[in-house]
Amino acid sequence: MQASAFVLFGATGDLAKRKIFPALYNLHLEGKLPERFAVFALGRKPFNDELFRVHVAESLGRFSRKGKENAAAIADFAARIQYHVLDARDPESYIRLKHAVEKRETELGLPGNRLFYLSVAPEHFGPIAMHIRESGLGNEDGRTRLVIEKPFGHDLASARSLNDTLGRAFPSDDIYYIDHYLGKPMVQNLQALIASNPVLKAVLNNHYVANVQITASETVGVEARAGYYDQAGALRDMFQNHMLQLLMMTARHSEVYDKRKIIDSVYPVNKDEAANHIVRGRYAAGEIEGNAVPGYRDEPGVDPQSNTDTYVAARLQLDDPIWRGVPFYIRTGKRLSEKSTRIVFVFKNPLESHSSEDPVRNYLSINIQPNQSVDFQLNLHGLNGEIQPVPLHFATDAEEVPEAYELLLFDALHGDPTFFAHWDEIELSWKWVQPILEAFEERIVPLHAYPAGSNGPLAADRLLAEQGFAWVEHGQGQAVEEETIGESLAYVY
Ligand SMILES: NC(=O)C1=CN([C@@H]2O[C@H](COP(=O)(O)OP(=O)(O)OC[C@H]3O[C@@H](n4cnc5c(N)ncnc54)[C@H](OP(=O)(O)O)[C@@H]3O)[C@@H](O)[C@H]2O)C=CC1
Ligand SMILES: O=C1O[C@H](COP(=O)(O)O)[C@@H](O)[C@H](O)[C@H]1O
Repeated sequence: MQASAFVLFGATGDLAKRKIFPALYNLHLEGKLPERFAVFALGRKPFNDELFRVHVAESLGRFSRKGKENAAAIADFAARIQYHVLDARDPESYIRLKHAVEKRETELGLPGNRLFYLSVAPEHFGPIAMHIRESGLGNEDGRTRLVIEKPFGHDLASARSLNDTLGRAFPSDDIYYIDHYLGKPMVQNLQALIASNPVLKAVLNNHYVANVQITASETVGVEARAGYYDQAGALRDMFQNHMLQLLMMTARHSEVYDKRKIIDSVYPVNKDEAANHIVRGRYAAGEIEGNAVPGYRDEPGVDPQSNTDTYVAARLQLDDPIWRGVPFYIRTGKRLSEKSTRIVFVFKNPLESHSSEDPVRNYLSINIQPNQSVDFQLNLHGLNGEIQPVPLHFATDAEEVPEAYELLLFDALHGDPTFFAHWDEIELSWKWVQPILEAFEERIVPLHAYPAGSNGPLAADRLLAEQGFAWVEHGQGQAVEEETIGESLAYVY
């Protein structure tokens, strides 16, 4: 790998602490960073190098996947980091930073390759990119790249405007949009898994598959991110990016491998018909792992009158030769019964029964997290002649699974954009989501409440039951009853 400088805006923030530094440290431990490598950590907080290295060491002790107690390795890694106070809005700061970077590059004999990672709030993305360009920090000598964190815009128009701004500062090929779900090893291996198993390749199509279910459920609530989340909601926070990327990764196949073509093939849902295809929810008070937790509106920092969604389920159809006629059900939400991300292919019922009362008998579940595994549920005939579902479970050694950020940072340093979100996909995703956003804003789609610890609103079960299907659940979730409150909002407890 080429020697380079890694310039991290937002180095004092939550993401840097929990993900970025641990990922870099694990690459360091595995000898996957260049021999000559300098990290410039930037923030407004008044750290110096020494204090910041202590801060990083503490973060690694808490969040690193391995080497938590390896003091020598931590010290070795921390020595590669310099901290610089920088206010992203101050053009002079960039000139000072440029001089510091050049000085260090000369000391280490670095050729001027610079990777700029923006782990800051989105309002800073455009201005920072422009300051990098105008200050000369994005130099012409080496290879420069810009990695940006989500959210990429708040809607279609703002995403386009952000992309235009970034495009004025960096060539589009050098802009890497991180979607960390694309860094999850099982997601990266999905197509290889299918391609290397002819038995799977043969049946994953509309001849045999009745429906596909993509779930990303979380037990955590809004945590300390209310300021951001209350403006975003589940549709922007998870659905527009991670969930639609999972859809693209799942539905691509040997004839149509280009993810852009997959997202482009999804039939649009108009604002006025959104309520027929989309379910919107918000968690109410409930219990998670035996502990009482508040409802979303009572979370610190959330507007008590908030109408933000914490759950979205959707039914999508693709105009694609392999998947035409197969509904894709996608759901994501916070404060649900379990942490689980999985893709389930439910096979057609050989008995031709379409009753949702029937148990799902034959499915393939590709489990992305918390543990990578594959479940295959088959039908066996018992001695009494009844069909019994028999699960087969295949799992890998969880300790050996790298974190998404390790794989993505390694690729970005190598200049490999394969597992990054590409602008065309982001734009097409926003295009699909835009009418839904408007339907949410105009309250055309009702906001259902679900108790924390449940499997989400009952309306999401009805979305499948309408077509004779049911979600494949792993967790138990609490039972819920239905009632309606308010004029325009249907709440389900
Ligand atoms: N945290 C997470 O789990 C995830 C975060 N993201 C995205 O990552 C990005 C960072 O998130 P997160 O770490 O949680 O945010 P935090 O609020 O924890 O950190 C923000 C960082 O930005 C810095 N910052 C703020 N204003 C300025 C400024 N004017 N000049 C220079 N630096 C500034 C802060 O530095 P200081 O305090 O020193 O001023 C801090 O380092 C966001 O875009 C977020 O959407 C994406 C996925 C998950
Ligand atoms: O991007 C985000 O992802 C996390 C969930 O990530 P995971 O890797 O733990 O599944 C989510 O909690 C957060 O709200 C969202 O911004």
